[in-house]
Amino acid sequence: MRKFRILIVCPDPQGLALLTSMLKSLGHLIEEASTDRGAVRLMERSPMDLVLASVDPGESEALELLSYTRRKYSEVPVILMFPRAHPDRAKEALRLGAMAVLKYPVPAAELRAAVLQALEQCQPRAADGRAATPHAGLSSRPQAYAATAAAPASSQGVAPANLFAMPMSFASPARLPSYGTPGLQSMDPVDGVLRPVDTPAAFPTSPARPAPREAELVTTDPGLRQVIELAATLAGTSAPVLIVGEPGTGKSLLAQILHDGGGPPDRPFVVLRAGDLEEPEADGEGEEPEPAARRGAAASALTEWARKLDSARGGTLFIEEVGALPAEIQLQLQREFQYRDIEVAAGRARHNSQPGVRFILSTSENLPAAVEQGRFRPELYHRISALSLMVPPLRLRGTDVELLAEQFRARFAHEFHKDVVGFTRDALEALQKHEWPGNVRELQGVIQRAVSRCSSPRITSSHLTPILNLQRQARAAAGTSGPHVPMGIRPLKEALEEPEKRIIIQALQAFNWNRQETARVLDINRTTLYKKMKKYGLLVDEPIWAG
Ligand SMILES: Nc1ncnc2c1ncn2[C@@H]1O[C@H](COP(=O)(O)OP(=O)(O)OP(=O)(O)O)[C@@H](O)[C@H]1O
Repeated sequence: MRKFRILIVCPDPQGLALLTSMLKSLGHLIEEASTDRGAVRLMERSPMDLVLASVDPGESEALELLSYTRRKYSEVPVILMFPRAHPDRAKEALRLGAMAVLKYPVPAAELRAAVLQALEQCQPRAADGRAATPHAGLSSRPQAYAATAAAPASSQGVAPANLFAMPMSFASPARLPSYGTPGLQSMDPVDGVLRPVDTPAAFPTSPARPAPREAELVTTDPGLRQVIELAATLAGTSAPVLIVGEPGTGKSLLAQILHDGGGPPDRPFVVLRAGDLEEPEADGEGEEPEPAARRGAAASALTEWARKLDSARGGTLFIEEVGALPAEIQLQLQREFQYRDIEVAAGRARHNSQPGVRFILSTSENLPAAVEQGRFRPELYHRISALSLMVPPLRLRGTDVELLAEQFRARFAHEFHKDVVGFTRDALEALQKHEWPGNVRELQGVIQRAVSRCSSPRITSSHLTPILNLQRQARAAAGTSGPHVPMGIRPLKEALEEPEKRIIIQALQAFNWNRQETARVLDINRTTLYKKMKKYGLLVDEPIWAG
């Protein structure tokens, strides 16, 4: 019989001794550790085949050993034991790849059955002690996403179903043929109820990943690849993550990666544009809004917040441009974090309460400056910025311009039914020279227009130069020039509409029709911009004035 090496981790010496004596009769080698640090040392010294750890689910670092083991030894199964029900933590543990979460203390026969079942999954070890054929586990995700640029879409991001990512309680009996010990229970992460492992639970039994979306985050840049890998690692956690980067760099796509990797594919992913909740501002004549209008707007912002929060339960709420959240909603968000802290501190199980929400936030503005200026709550900033991912601007991403230009060329050629097969060398040079202040969104818009105008097989610099020049001019105008006041006497309001419209168009063009960024540069809120665009008939998808 092959002897396996089992690591038992338990902070309580009596518990440790008891667990060891329960498993001794199996005839395997048992190593003991009373702390995570001790466990890591033992794992570094000799490879383990199974980790069995008793942890307090109320501790903030309860899952650290699990994360470490999954990251470093993805083939090693981990069974956790919780002395009390903690559905959120159990759910998180299963997402991170725990093989099972058991109630501690667990009867000897049941513990032995669980351990034998886990060991059955073990691969024979190679001479260096690593599993010869490691299971494709959660650790394969980072490569999957980072490989996006090189691999065709159909081969990306879809980790094969693997047993270690599948909680025992949800594995079908067919996949666990010898796991027949009646009465062995695993904690259901949804309701915290202990159920026999062979009882089908009301939860997806297949860990199938979603099909790759059309918009994948494509890059060859090593810095951005690292960010994507980190995002994939953080995907399994419920910690808030702040994504920082210039407009149009791909923050939304990164948010989607953080969401997708973290659980069943049908969880909600709800987007909230913070600017959409803005309070009313002074009108064109500088008059303050009526108190009634203020109260009405504040109330509708709160209602919208509650609605989004509710629809994101059990999934993710992605708050775009978090710096634009109205003060009242900042407070609400902070409270959400405080409630969570209180629950964790009290070790309270959310038996009958609603499922939690994972927050992902993005910003293109300098949030520390917003804190300094008193526009953003410092406590909230510290809370959301503990885990920050920085997305580099396109101009610093080396060959990404070429790679993305080619991808957009292919997409738009297909969409417009045009035989545009590539770029000439001078066209590529023109693309490389441009600064891309609007980042990937700007590049996408430029290539879209170039393809639509191109009547030759390749896009040349003569297709691109006018579009790029227009981008530059429009941006310069939006940034520097003031309104051109027309001559002639007319009612003031009417006379001011013309330059206002022109400035808005210029700014929209300069920022590739990104309303958030346009509103920011014009120093108005997004609602006001939206109203003005509507008034001037600018609410169209494709700018007819462009070039
Ligand atoms: N690396 C990329 N590969 C492919 N498409 C990309 C990439 N980065 C961005 N895009 C595309 O560029 C556009 C802008 O991306 P996205 O909305 O994610 O940026 P953002 O940083 O969230 O922008 P904003 O802050 O202005 O909301 C989208 O159409 C997106 O699909």
